[in-house]
Amino acid sequence: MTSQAEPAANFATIRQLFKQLPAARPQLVVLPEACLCFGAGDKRQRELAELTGEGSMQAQLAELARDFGVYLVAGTIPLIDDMEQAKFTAASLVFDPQGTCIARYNKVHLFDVDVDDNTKSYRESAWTEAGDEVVTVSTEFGVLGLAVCYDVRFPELFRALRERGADLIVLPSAFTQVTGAAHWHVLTRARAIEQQCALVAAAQVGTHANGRQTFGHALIVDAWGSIVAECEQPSEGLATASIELHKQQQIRANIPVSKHYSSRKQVYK
Ligand SMILES: O=C(O)CNC(=O)[C@H](CS)NC(=O)CCC(=O)C(=O)O
Repeated sequence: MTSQAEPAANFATIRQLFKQLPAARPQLVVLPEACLCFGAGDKRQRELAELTGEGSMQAQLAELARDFGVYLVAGTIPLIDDMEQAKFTAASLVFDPQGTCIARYNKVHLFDVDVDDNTKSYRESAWTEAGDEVVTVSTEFGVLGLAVCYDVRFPELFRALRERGADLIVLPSAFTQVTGAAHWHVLTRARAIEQQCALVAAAQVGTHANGRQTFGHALIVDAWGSIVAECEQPSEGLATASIELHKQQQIRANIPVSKHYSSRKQVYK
């Protein structure tokens, strides 16, 4: 997606894209980071921020999941736990096909980074409260592990997700054009290979309201590290693939990294 500043426009795009979804069910759909509000500034995001379980963004996301009968990972949206809070969390919500919210992950690693692009200085922690919890959730596909964007640079989180039983990892993202061109494919493939988990990495693409440029290349990587689907550049669209968990089990049996890690864990202490 090239998400716009206001949720209404983004919901219209999402509904349009959902019409192209494959008919097969169960189906898992992953939206990019900041899918409902991008490039509007931190003040606007704080205004839009909703209390957990309340508000129109969450209601419309639940309705989408229900209308299309899919599991929905709603990228990230700004959530707060009480109205007095100055900062919001970049929350990734998971809805089941009945529209029930079954998990919430708050982005743990915040993008306080200098990049040689037209934004120069990214200071996500100025308006975002970092998460402090590793989150997995059971679905008809197996266990989903949740991570967001900049988290992909921290393999420890992915190890923790695998240790908690993750079969599939989702990574809603908004990588910068500059860092994405250099690192995106390598990082996503590396995390999938290391943890032998399929990885669904949704992405923002193009130029946004505030002039920010995002890299795109939303992709799906299998547990062998092969890119099995990738969005065409530079337009909005879907990348879809079917996951064969028995192949993933075979990879894990053949190269038992998780077992080997457990047996040598003490080396890192
Ligand atoms: O700010 C918003 O509205 C939405 N959030 C983002 O775009 C976030 C925080 S600024 N972007 C990243 O984490 C980029 C990571 C990245 O590009 C890298 O790791 O190289």
